Amino acid sequence: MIEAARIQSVIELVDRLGQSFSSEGASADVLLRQYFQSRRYAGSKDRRAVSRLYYQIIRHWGGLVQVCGGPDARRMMLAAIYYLLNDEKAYIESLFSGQKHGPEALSPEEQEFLEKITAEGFREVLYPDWMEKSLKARFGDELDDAMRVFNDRAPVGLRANLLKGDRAAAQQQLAENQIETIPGQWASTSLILDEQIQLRDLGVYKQGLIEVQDEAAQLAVELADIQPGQQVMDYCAGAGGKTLAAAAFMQNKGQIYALDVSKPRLGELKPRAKRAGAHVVQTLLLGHSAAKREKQLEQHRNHMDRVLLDVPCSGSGTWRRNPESKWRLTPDKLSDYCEIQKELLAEAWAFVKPGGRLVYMTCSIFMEENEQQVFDFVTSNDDVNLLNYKNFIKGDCPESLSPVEGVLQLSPHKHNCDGFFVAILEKSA
Ligand SMILES: C[S@@+](CC[C@H](N)C(=O)[O-])C[C@H]1O[C@@H](n2cnc3c(N)ncnc32)[C@H](O)[C@@H]1O
Repeated sequence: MIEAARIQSVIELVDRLGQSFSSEGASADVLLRQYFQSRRYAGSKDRRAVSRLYYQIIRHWGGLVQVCGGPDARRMMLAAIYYLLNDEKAYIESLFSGQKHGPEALSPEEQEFLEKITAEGFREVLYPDWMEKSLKARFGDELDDAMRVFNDRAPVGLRANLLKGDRAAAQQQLAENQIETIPGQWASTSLILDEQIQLRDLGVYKQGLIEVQDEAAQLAVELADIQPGQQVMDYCAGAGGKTLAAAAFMQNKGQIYALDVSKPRLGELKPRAKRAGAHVVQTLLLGHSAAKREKQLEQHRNHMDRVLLDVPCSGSGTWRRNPESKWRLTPDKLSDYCEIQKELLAEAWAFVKPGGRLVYMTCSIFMEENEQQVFDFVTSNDDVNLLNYKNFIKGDCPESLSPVEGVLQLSPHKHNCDGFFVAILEKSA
């Protein structure tokens, strides 16, 4: 594809994404995949170039929309080439010349817009205005620095599967495939890979020695201090990222129940568990009604040594990997998440046995979803004790960004992993 054709592709994608934002439609990566599925002629270099610019625009969505006076894909592209790629206006005009496969020629209004924009006219918008108060509460004076790091690309986190070998063995096998990794600083199973690489065809992946998982998620499971032989429940298991990390600590002894309301997600867990050699996983599709769940889970009440509760959340801690979710989140959606988190916390607590623990976690940086939920729960139940995460750290101890003693809040700008929250709650014996 010629350069102008790549630019036209990004314009089309940005246009679709803008529409998708207003219609609650498909995510940026789904749109990208669909786009190239119907354009098989595009080579891997074209796909990479288009994807890079598309994501660069998503990261700077707020500032571009502001300078363009709205989400107009062609104007946003003009502004992106000028402000983000630092190209000259004459070069931009040559791209928008109406040549075959490239963008149509500039209209008089677009020409005027391009002429008027100046280097000083662009204001970086790091987050939607309505988030200011919450983000300030979390990051204080470091807010802008933290948010700039959220605009960077995230490294790839890998988890060495202890059921198949240790971290050194995984690192060695990756090195034999010319893939260099470094051990993560916080989680004992973590390896960090600096760039996106296709791992699925590698023997080390197919044999189950590694899984893709951010270091923060690995640390959260490590803090649950799960032992072989225990009864464990992963209440919002999804495709089982945490379930499999937990099964590895269990050394295939005991039982882990992976629960979720999503059949497709739980369906993904089965082949993953097989590849990982995890034999202690039982999946259970939860019903939506309280009565159905009561019946399904009756025998597990007060039985679990550990309950992992990785609740649905804003995903604000993963903005490096999902930059669009920052612009899609609204105050109403955030408050819906808080509502369901509250319900799930109360519900899942019923399965913890006296002396057992529930580990509440989110990939969020908002106190509303994190400290506030835990605070409300601890103060309204008298059988809950908050344990300090520092008691369960095996390696280097990350300093928490939370003002609340004992809970862990991670953030990319301090810890080079996802923004993640962990609170360990023990049931009175
Ligand atoms: C943050 S994701 C879990 C990710 C998963 N633990 C992992 O490591 O891959 C939250 C999950 O909660 C599930 N969920 C949503 N509402 C639920 C409910 N009422 N009960 C149980 N699970 C629910 C969603 O289907 C989703 O898979």
